[in-house]
Amino acid sequence: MKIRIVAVGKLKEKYLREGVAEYEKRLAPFASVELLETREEYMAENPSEAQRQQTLAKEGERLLRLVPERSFLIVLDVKGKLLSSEALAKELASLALQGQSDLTFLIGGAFGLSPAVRDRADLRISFSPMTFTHQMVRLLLYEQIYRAFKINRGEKYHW
Ligand SMILES: C[S@@+](CC[C@H](N)C(=O)[O-])C[C@H]1O[C@@H](n2cnc3c(N)ncnc32)[C@H](O)[C@@H]1O
Repeated sequence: MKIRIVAVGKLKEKYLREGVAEYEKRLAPFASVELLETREEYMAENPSEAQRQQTLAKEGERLLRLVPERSFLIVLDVKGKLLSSEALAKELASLALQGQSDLTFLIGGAFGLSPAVRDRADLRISFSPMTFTHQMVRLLLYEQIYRAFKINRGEKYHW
């Protein structure tokens, strides 16, 4: 299965870059994971609601351009469906069984997700009702994808 992660901006912290690099390496035998980064939109310091929505819409358009039409899109959303790691693993296995060979995960930017991104989503998932930085979510996502493969293969790792 081809897996793509679409996200805003480059990882700024070294510890996050190292974490992601480690999980990319671990995932390599199971799946090809492509990371596509868009540039971060500038947001005024105290934006009006209209400015915020406009910036989010622009960011959303840029992100969605990187998602092929045929790709099953899973959007990371604080207000999405709360899934256990086992449930995510099951979802990935079920998509593979259905012949869905292209999967995209999308992480919003610092200010969240545009309505267009939420509308395009085939599934919106939440890691927790708590909000994390979009940069941290990237590392969590790599780890959860890796965990899902280990669960589906019945291999040791998932305690
Ligand atoms: C700083 S958060 C945006 C917060 C914004 N107030 C919102 O509610 O969308 C940046 C991005 O990280 C991801 N994110 C943050 N916390 C998350 C969580 N608990 N579960 C899933 N995704 C999360 C989402 O993609 C979100 O758009």
